[in-house]
Amino acid sequence: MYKTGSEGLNRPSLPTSIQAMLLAAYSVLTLLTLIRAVLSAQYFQRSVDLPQVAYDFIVIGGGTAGGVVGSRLGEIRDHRVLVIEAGPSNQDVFDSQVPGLSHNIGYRTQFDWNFTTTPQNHVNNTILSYPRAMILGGCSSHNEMTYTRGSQDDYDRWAATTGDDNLSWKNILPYIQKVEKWSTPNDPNLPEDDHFNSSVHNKDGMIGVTAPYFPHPFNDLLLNATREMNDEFPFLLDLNSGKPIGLGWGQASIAHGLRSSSATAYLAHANDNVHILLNTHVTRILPSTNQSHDFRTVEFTSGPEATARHTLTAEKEIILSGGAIGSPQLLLLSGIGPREELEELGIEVIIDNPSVGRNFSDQVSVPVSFSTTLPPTDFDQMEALSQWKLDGTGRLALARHLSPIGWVRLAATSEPFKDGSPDPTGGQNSPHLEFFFGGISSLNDSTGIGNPPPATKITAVEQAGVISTTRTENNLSLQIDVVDVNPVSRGSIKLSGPSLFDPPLIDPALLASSLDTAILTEGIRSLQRLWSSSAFSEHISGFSTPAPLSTQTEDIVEYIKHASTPFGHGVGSCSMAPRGAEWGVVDPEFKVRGLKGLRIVDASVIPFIPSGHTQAPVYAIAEWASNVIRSTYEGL
Ligand SMILES: Cc1cc2nc3c(=O)[nH]c(=O)nc-3n(C[C@H](O)[C@H](O)[C@H](O)COP(=O)(O)OP(=O)(O)OC[C@H]3O[C@@H](n4cnc5c(N)ncnc54)[C@H](O)[C@@H]3O)c2cc1C
Repeated sequence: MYKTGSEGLNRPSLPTSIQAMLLAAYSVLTLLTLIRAVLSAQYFQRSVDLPQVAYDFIVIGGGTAGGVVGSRLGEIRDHRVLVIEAGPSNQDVFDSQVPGLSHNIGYRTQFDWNFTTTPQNHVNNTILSYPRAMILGGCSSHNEMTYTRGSQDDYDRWAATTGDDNLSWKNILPYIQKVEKWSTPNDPNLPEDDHFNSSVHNKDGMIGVTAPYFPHPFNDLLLNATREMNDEFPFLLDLNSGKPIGLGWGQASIAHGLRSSSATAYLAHANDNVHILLNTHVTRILPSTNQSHDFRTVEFTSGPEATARHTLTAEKEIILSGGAIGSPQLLLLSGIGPREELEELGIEVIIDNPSVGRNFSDQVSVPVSFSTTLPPTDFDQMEALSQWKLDGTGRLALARHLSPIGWVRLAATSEPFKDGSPDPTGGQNSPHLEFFFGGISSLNDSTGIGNPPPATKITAVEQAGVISTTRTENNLSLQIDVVDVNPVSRGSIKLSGPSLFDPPLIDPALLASSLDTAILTEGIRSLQRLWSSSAFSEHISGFSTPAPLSTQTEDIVEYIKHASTPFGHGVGSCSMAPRGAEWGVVDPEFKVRGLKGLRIVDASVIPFIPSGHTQAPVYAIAEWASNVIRSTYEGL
């Protein structure tokens, strides 16, 4: 951990009285810190260590949403709250603290569930990895920290679909704000002026958010291009204003050079009536009495090898926060889901609900690279680590190599909509596409330039070029993910067997709708137009990946069909529906349809994927849901 104190500074000595005052203040502070530690949430490695068996609320999954709900419910001192997390604590995982090291834990590690998709029919039958965190804080402890609220249309569409105006942009905004604690970047040489609009941010919330950046000529060229091609690429001062269209600066869940997550910002500050049980897998949710639909009992175990199963019953409620994969998986294992599917696996059907695990959607990302003469963004990791340890600045204090992000809304007259296809977004304030600028490097991604990936098994991480295998000197390329942020395709989460340890069948149904392919094709064309601006034309030329791709539409489509990957923003698999609806999994109070005692709060309840990255919307709805749950019990 870097030090922030003034050790080693050669200062003149202070008068004794002042020294005594400082010493007294220091002692009081130390005492307060100690009291705070004693009164904070308590962490347990094994269930046998729990000091009690009676809990009012049991939260399944100490992830992004679960961390918020657990700590907010614990603000009522009388509430005894237990958060059960399959993974270990984030506290000893160094790579989860250093923003620039997130790739070390995000993919195929002990902190990942190591899921894969089913063969993707429209992506050459490819099986892709589908990372999901298994660590306290969930994906907020291992993700890439990009912080985007989505567009106001996303929330308004959600409110209209569920018939609950509480979810509209205007009503959810206070909860979005409640999450956020705007923080100034550590490095005084990188002022954030003109990088965000302070009037749309809050300084008093929980999750640290900044607009950290790395000075690079690409930034200025991009700003020049926004002036030159303002119609297609307007400058976007703040991507969190509710209308994310244009090119501007990224924002990240980073404060003072450290990752800010639901584990660091919420759970670590929760009251001592919040108990956190780590390394524990919930295997099923059970009725608390025979033949009842009152689901307040959890069955759990210490891991795949353990045979023993234990149970605990919540006196008030269970809140399922297992994420877009884990939550439908647990419902299905508990007999809540499509009858035929459950019966095939020999699972007793308790509630026949065909919506469980359906409506799953994820954004589709296509990695593309362009030859460039701009300087590389590569850096010396060891030097950067020393810098970070010294004062929390430098390249490892940043989540990304290039700081801007682009969002493009296609015109209604553009190619994808010429056949009359309806607009898949929530409205005029929403983009169809994101340009996620990666970096500039001479490291080839492992797809190999001009070398198509094998059609059978390839991981998203390899496809996206995160793992680099070969170095081609003098062949610098600018790497970008072109992302279809409002996909039409809908997939599913199903079980492959009756146990939690049978890997779930994750099918994002990438490109099942041809409109998604058409939007991505237009996205690549749009990027080509950006590079043809006079700002960029000298610096960026044709594709380096895919190569030797011509600019023919059919070649681009072919490339999309073999390079697409899920963007890691899955939602909708336990979708919210209006009260009393015949479809959907939860109602607007997050209660599971047909049951008592069980709510779901996480990405799985979001019916339409937000136009951006998903952590900020998940935090916001977890804040709102905590309010809904608390108001049920406050005053009783
Ligand atoms: C690699 C990666 C990078 C990403 N980058 C970004 C980004 O830069 N910006 C952004 O906004 N979004 C990003 N996302 C997406 C975003 O982080 C997630 O959408 C969001 O955090 C999901 O929150 P959640 O609460 O729904 O689920 P999670 O945060 O995944 O929490 C679910 C928790 O439940 C636990 N759990 C599940 N099942 C069980 C069980 N049976 N028993 C016990 N515990 C269980 C899990 O271990 C996990 O901790 C990224 C996602 C990934 C995978």
